[in-house]
Amino acid sequence: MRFSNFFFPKISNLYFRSKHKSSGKFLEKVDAQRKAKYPDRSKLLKKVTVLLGYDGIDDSIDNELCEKCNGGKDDFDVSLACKRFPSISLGFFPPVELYDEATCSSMDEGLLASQLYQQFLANSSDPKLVDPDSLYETWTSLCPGREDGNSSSLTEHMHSGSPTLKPKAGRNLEFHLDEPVSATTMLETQNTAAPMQDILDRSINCIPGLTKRQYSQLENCGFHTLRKLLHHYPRTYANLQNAEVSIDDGQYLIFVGKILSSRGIRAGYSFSFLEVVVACEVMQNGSTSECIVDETESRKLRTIHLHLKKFFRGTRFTYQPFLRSLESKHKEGDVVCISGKVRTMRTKDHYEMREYTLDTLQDEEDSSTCGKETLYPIYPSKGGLKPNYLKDIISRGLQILPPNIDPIPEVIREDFKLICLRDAYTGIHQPKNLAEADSARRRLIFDEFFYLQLGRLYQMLEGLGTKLEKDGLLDKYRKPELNAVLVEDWSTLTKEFLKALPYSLTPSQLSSVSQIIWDLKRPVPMNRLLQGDVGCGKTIVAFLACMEVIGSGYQAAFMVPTELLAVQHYEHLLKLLENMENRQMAPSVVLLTGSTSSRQSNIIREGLKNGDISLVIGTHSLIADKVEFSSLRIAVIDEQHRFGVIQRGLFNSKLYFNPASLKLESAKSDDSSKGDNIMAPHVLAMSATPIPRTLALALYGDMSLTQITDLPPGRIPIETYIIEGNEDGFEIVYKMMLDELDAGGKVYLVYPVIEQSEQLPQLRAASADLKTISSRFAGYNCGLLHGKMKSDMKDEALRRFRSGETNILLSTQVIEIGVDVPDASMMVVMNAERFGIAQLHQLRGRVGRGDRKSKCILVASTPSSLNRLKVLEKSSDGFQLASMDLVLRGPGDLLGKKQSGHLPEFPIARLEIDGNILQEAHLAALKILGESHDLGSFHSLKAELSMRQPLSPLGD
Ligand SMILES: Nc1ncnc2c1ncn2[C@@H]1O[C@H](COP(=O)(O)OP(=O)(O)OP(=O)(O)O)[C@@H](O)[C@H]1O
Repeated sequence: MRFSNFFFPKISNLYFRSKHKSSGKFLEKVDAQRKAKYPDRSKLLKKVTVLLGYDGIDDSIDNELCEKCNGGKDDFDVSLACKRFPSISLGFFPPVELYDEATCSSMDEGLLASQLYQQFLANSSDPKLVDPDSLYETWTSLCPGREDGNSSSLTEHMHSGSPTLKPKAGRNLEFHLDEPVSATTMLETQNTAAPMQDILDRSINCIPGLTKRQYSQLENCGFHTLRKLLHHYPRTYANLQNAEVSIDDGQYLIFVGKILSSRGIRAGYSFSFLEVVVACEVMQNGSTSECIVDETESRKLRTIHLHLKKFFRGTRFTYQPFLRSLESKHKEGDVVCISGKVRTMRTKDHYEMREYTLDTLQDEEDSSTCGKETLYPIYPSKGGLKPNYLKDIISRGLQILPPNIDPIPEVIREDFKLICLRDAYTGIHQPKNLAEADSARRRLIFDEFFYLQLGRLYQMLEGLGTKLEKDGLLDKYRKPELNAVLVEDWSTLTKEFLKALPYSLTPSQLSSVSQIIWDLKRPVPMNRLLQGDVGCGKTIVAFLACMEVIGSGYQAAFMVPTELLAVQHYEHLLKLLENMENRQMAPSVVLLTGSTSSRQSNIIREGLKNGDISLVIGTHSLIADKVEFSSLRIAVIDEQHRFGVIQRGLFNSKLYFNPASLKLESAKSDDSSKGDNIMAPHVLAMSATPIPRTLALALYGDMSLTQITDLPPGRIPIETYIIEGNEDGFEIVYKMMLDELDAGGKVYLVYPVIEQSEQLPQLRAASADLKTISSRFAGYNCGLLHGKMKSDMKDEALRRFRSGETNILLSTQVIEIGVDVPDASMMVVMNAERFGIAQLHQLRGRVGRGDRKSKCILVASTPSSLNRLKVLEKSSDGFQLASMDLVLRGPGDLLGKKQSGHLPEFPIARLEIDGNILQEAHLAALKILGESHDLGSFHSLKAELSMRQPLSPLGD
């Protein structure tokens, strides 16, 4: 209550007129403690009302209102009182709050509200007494913080002169407008204000009839615009037909029924559960809808009881208030739609559901609309907003959509058989049947992919100079068959290096190098992704690309995610260079990592700056500000998903800047470099996790893709075994290990964790197992390798394993990427079910890299996980396994946390099944940009593109 507006003049009057001691004391008290606690304040309020001669609070309000409405005036000069009590002020100063909702008990609040509401109804019958301002003021001040939409709608409505107000039963006072503001009128005004398409990006406030409170609730939950609201898609659709089938154990079904009871039960010291019983009417087993005739219908239906159970462990969940609050969420008599997994119970027609989603339907009518022919959209709740509430607001939003909001030209829609955008929104939110929902979904998925592709291609075209180049790029995407440079035309250095290799390239490797060299000779920076199955020999392809640019007088940088890998590549390359016939030609190669001493780093940086060094292999250190290149021409990024786009892009800042200082100027053998001395370096990214083409397109839509499809000759397929990790199982595993070691092999033992943890005692840990394994295999040396070790320790562990000083290497997933020990011949993965299929394939690729027959044993901790792992027994094709993983676990799990972080968000599309739509969207984007490189002829598309902001590169 606004003390300043209501009581203050009264009390001051009393105090100053009669020098009343109590009122003086009261004023002093309020003056001193502006924020008294609620009990004190309620006492004060009571005292004041009595002091003022009223019977109670309601009496005082009543009289006050009457006085106001009758034009009663108090001629007392309040400025006098204000001087005496400075903190009690009138006018625009903050009010002295007598009630504070946070501490005010809900009972009292409800009581006050209903009292006030009664007052209002009584007073509003007399037109003279209707003073909206004072009523609104009094209501909101009695319930501070409740200046909600309902009250506002009340005021607005009263101001608008419409008298029809409908109170809704309930604890809080709610007013509902009988007739919302006409949607058409709203639309008309909006239409004149802005182009139709803009409506999607208008504030949510444009939805007619939205109260202030609803508006702020929606805003708080992120629904700032109509677009945001319409993109809140249904999670699923309930279809009553589902409940008509016979109910079997383990089926996922949807029911509509009435809540009979809801009980929160404490079942033990730290165990409780919630049981909601719902009665549903379903068909008798075996009945079909055709056999229902009106009269017999009731006989054909039977009532079943669903027992929905949720379990809670922990003492804090056993407290009565918690259990009561759980119970109260489900009210007896509520009509609900439940979907989930059914389990039969012993009692006939009783079923238990432990995994379920429950949505309260607005009323009984709703349950009939989710009947046979209609789909009932079920929304996920968001930020505390209930699904049904969202459903209602969304359907209001749909009403104001004009037909012409589609930025995609009609010709493209026809070509790709797409429905228009407005129909898509209606179809997804209010489908008449599944086919309609399906074509709506297809259109919306198309949009998600289309703008992503359009954005990326648009950005790439912007980076190019002439129209010819732009057309060339688009052509390249349209006809992905690639141009290649024959070996004869490779630089002399590359050819010399090729000769020094101890093996010949596989056909796939050869064509990859030729394609890459073709790109390197063009004046446009290459952006290529090289992928292939584990151990297919990508590294050598990248080395050859580096040799090509070095042979043309430039520098190359090779960035890898770990020091372990950097050292391995560095040593590997040095060995290959040593084999070169003409050693004079060998370029200068250095290693730069975090462990490089600062003295050495300075020398290396100097060498890179003045062009003395031609190739640097290293980790993130390569992109440090201090590292400058004289003529960087290619950046190879191994395991590129481990780097962010920004890190990849940082190479672009290391532009080729000083051609005059080129040490190998004379070595220039082609003219590709002329006039392009400010060109960004070519980027060759490598990915060891083979990913399906769709996913690659979504992840790296702006990259050309090269795939190595064959393996080096002579590889003997790895034998894979899936074994259950019980006592017998481990005996078998240890026996196989011993046989392998006795035969001169080397064994990797891979663990999911480094240290044993109390939370997950079933997981075997690398450190903890070192002792056990060492004593079990007493005649052999064991080593340990994990991510927490210092880098020199890691290098040492790997070196010892490579050289044969250790025979068994206990390790974590650190070896998953890139580690190449060709004579390692056995891998045992503990708790294998903890790893993804693609990850296990990647791990398995650490063995079988030489000419020795290798084995991989996957030890599963539970029998249930054996089946999932069986696919690895059957297939050794990384691409096939990745596709399977994509379908089974989705892109997030397939790619791992870091890489999937680069995946753009697709609210409705699922890459695992919507790959063909992605291809179509890609083609559509090419078609549009082919017509107009800068989207100049497609203003609406350009506007839409900027609204969707797909220009953030690769989604991160
Ligand atoms: N054409 C070839 N013939 C024979 N051996 C080859 C050939 N190409 C590469 N290799 C050898 O195969 C092994 C694996 O090569 P590399 O490390 O380049 O594979 P990768 O594709 O990078 O695999 P991963 O992704 O698993 O690291 C290396 O020991 C390499 O020397």
